[in-house]
Amino acid sequence: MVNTIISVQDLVKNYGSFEAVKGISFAVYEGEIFGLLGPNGAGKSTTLEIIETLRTKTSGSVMVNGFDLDNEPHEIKKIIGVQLQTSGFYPNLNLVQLIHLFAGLYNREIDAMALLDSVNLRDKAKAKVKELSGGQKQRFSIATTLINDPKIIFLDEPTTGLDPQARRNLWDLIRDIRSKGTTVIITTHYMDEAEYLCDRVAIVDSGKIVALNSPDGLIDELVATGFERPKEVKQANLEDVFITLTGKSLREN
Ligand SMILES: Nc1ncnc2c1ncn2[C@@H]1O[C@H](COP(=O)(O)OP(=O)(O)OP(=O)(O)O)[C@@H](O)[C@H]1O
Repeated sequence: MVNTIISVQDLVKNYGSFEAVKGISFAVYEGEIFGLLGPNGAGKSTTLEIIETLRTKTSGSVMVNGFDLDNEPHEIKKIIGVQLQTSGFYPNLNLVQLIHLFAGLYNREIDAMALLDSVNLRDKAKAKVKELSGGQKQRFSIATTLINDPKIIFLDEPTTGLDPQARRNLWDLIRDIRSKGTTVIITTHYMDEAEYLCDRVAIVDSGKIVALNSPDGLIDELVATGFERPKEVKQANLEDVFITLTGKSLREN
């Protein structure tokens, strides 16, 4: 039995006369990794930020865990974790101090070292965010989404700019978070990321959902139309070469 944890109906967002989101509807199931996939400017971040209560909508309805966005945004805030851009972290605090700061805002007790352990950053506990590598920064910002023990976390392009090892490591981390029962919504414009991570994806283009299914289901739908991919002549690609030569382990530590 699938439970719907987020339901979006006819969501519209206009910026002045520009329609960024043009009446989209979708449901996210409890415990899944749901992807919003689309090119730059498709409206992914706008949609996410509306659900996160951080941006106003023009019209439509949004329900999160049974709470109506219009009436109970504070209840929604309590059960979600939102990934902040790492540039937004207070610069003079180290990682442990930042975690305690956030925990205080949420009125929560937290074992900061255990949280850092869960994202493989224990040895950076005393470091400041600016001293971290790109992958470490992303892992830290994902850790901060978990501080209030949320039912749902939102990740906006979490692997942009990372090397292949760091991306795969982050994918494992995201799957690990989901395996503990947390629902994950992710935006990405990387197809391999969506294919590897997402149970279902909505493909968004110019403010509309043009397809919604599991990655496999979407591929089957395309093949059923008679689409045929030009035959791959090689048994590996350049990323396989790179990963085989440089290994799968993280380099940044
Ligand atoms: N505050 C704003 N004022 C006016 N237009 C905006 C504003 N925020 C976003 N837009 C426009 O709305 C459209 C959708 O933007 P959005 O950031 O949601 O896209 P996106 O799919 O997340 O793209 P990206 O992959 O580049 O992050 C874009 O054309 C963008 O220029």
